[in-house]
Amino acid sequence: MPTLATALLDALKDHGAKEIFGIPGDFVLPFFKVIEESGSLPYFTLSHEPAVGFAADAASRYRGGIGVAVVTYGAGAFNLVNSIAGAYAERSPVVVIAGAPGARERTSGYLLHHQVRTVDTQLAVFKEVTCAQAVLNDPATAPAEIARVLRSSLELSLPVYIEFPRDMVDAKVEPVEKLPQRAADPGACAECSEEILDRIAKAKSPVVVVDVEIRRYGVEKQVAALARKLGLPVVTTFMGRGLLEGDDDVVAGTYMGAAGDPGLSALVEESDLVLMFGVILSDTNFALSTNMTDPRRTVLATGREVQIGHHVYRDLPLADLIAGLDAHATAHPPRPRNAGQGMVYPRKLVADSGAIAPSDIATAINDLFDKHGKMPMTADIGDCLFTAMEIDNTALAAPGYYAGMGFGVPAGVGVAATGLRPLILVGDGAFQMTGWELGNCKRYGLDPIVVLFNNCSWEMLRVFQPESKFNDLDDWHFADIAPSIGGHGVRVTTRAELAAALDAAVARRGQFSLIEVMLPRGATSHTLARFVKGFKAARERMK
Ligand SMILES: Cc1ncc(Cc2c([C@H](C)O)sc(CCOP(=O)(O)OP(=O)(O)O)c2C)c(N)n1
Ligand SMILES: [Mg+2]
Repeated sequence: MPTLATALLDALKDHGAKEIFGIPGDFVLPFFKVIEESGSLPYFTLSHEPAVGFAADAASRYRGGIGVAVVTYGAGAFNLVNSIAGAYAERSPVVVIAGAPGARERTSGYLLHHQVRTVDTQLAVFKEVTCAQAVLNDPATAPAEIARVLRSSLELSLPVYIEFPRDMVDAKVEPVEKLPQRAADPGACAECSEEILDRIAKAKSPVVVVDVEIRRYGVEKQVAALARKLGLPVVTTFMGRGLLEGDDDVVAGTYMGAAGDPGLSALVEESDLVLMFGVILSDTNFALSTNMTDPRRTVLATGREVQIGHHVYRDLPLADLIAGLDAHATAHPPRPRNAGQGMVYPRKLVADSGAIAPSDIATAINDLFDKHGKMPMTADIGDCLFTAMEIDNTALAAPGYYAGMGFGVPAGVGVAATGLRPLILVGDGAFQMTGWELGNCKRYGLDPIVVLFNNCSWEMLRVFQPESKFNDLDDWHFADIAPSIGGHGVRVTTRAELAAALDAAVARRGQFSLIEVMLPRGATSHTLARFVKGFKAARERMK
């Protein structure tokens, strides 16, 4: 019989985990010992638990399976809460494994170190940011409990919580039996598919809008093939930026309402049927829109439900729906699009001695990708994320909805741990929070490229409240610090220096490259400028 620790590790692998991120502590040391000595899964320790969660989240997004975060009880687990909250909001299936006191400690009569209100406060807090929880305190039930929560994580594409008391690590248990995922009722799926196809046939200008769930449920290619078969144009949401990379024949660009390309916004807002596959109906996706929640013109397939008009099909997984639509659909030639209903991305940066503007960074990266091939990207919150909208459609992991800062660099370290080489976009404010995790790259031989937008400012706050002095940050000279934490750093102030630094970074392997781009306070990307203008107009309309 396996021990509970090895049965859990085998189950994680069985459910698609490929690596573990974590920070040990005394309540999880015995489990970490098994992680290290079993060699069952590669593991990466980082410096601060928020980064553990961001790295596991981003690795899960790029792998399309579960991410794993292992932390100690109390101080470690509570540090992790915000990044798991972000994973919940962004539908990332991260498995939290948190150490906990053993049975005898719980009844010792003492207040335990790391304990808060009660010994179970940690479980209570994680119930709010995970879809399923298990406490492994009984060898007889632990395997089934593990199977239950891991299936929930995959079916709902949401984080789950496993509490692992430290006196249970060597308990003998049965192996974990993986549970089959629950499919849709075939009749409901057929009826729903035919109803949608009937609406498409009657529509004059149907359009498909896609978002993160088509990646989480592994149906990107199937959605692109269905759009081609039905002759439908596809746009991604802000959160869904980077989806369907390479399917440029169907993807017109990213819908951003009043902040986006006017021709592309018209494609969605003037459509008489908007098919939303895997879309999170959030304010960041649609706050600058006017009619995206009108049930008469929308079909919304998300969270294992399909809403058509004013009625809902329940427990209908997205993958089953896409397969049903494909099975019932007959081919249709591409519907005509008006001129200009597609994004044009800036290229051919004038690499001169001129000062750099944020949108120049997008142009320089487009040129870099044309020269060396696209790179997977991560981005933090700030103008770097709006600038990313001006980079040709490339795989991207960013907190587009939850909008929590600190994601970009640890997420990039997580993506690098999966074996990819990411390009990380981050502002100086967000870098101050978690950028130092780059110091963990050296021992794992990771070499991400980091483009740091240094405007010495919380610029995204300044655009909404320019009168506030607290948005002024000091210049931390980040590039100078890079060598002391194992990387290469360069500060650039002209477009020519930027282009050269990007080329040099691509050629430099074996250590992270930090390109600190100096930007004037008050300068924003074209996209953020449009977003602010659209946001203010939308706020006026609501008065
Ligand atoms: C964890 C956290 N804290 C605070 C915020 C609020 C906030 C923003 C959003 C609105 O909530 S944007 C922003 C400033 C970002 O500064 P920087 O990284 O330098 O990027 P840029 O200068 O491009 O703005 C803050 C503080 C946040 N989103 N997440
Ligand atoms: Mg800034």
